Amino acid sequence: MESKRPLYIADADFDSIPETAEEGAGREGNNRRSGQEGRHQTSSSPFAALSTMSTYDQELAAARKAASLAARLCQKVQRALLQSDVQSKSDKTPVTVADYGSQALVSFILQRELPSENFSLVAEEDSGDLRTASGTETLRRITEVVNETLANDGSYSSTLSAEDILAAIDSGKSEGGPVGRHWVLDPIDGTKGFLRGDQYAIALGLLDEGKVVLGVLACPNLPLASIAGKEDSNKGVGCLFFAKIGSGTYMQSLDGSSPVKVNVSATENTEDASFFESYEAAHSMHDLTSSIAKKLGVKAPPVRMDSQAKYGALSRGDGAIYMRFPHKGYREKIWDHAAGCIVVTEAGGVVTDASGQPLDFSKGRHLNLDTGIVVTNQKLMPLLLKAVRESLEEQVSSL
Ligand SMILES: Nc1ncnc2c1ncn2[C@@H]1O[C@H](COP(=O)(O)O)[C@@H](O)[C@H]1OP(=O)(O)O
Ligand SMILES: [Mg+2]
Ligand SMILES: [Mg+2]
Ligand SMILES: [Mg+2]
Repeated sequence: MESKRPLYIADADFDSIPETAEEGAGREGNNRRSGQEGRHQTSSSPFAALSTMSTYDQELAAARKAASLAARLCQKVQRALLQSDVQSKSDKTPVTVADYGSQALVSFILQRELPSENFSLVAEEDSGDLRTASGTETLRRITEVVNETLANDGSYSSTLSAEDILAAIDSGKSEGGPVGRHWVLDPIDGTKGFLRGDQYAIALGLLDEGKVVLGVLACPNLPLASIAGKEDSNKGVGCLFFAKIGSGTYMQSLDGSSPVKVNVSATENTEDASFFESYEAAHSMHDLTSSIAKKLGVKAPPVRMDSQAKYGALSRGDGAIYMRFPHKGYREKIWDHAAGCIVVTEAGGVVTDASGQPLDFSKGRHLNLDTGIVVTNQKLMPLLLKAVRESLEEQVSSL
């Protein structure tokens, strides 16, 4: 099973990629940032030592390739799903095939591109159901779609057996933690969006000693151009966002256009700041976010979108705030935020829990969070956290 040249060669220095800012990357209002001053790796950067020792270029190239191919697989399954009749739309099998197929493909590609005895993957799915008698047909379909995707790409001469698929999926059982390197994968983030034909993402990050050091977000239904103020935001070939610690965030189309550097909105005015939240009311408390937005004086209605595509859209300034407040009892998983978090922070944004603490990805498969997650630029974060605090206090006192 010899490997051919990968889809993406390692970019030794992303800062040398010319910024073609007018292409693709949208900005909220006219507040474009002039650059990324002060955030790039310098001798005083806390990450300087880490970055010098290992720049993660090979890992990033492998992650971009894996997420891009997984996106192709998901696009194919989603197209078939949306063309199917109503009865098969209520059947959950297509999303299952895409979820497992995406995880198997990413796991296979990472292991082929970066052979290592210590491969560790923290991923959402496991093969339990596929190993039962009722999973046999689904496993056959997954094997078929993974092999079709690999054959169409042509980089590998391998054909995977059903057993290879099960093994690739089960490589994702790692518990992660603060020591060593761990890949973190959500093979389809935003399952509900995938089923509706709306936004979803393939989200892949790498933890090194408990910190997210790179992230890739493939968003097959997110247009390359800004969606700010647009009604229909589901067009085009889709976007790939990628970020490496100390090197900024870049975006390209999923069919491989040149990457452009992106920055979060620089707005300092909360009235101009539109905000993202989950489409699904069951995933985040819309009444709470509405109260916070009101305190901030936000004029625009919320932009409701599924998946970590919200982090991608925010990283290029399509909106300035993302708020996520799951209902009581929900435990956040690291694969739902690792890639999105570095994509936003490398674009100049800030991601914290509701009390202003950074997210800690070193605690295993879950995040230990205080109430919710908020994302915005550095200027707006203190105002956002104040409004969050006040709204949460009001919520408690009204009980
Ligand atoms: N009850 C829930 N509350 C909050 N988030 C949930 C809940 N159930 C699933 N999720 C996960 O929340 C994320 C979707 O958030 P959003 O609403 O912003 O798209 C997904 O990771 C989804 O999982 P999945 O990866 O299986 O789709
Ligand atoms: Mg998810
Ligand atoms: Mg998922
Ligand atoms: Mg799920």
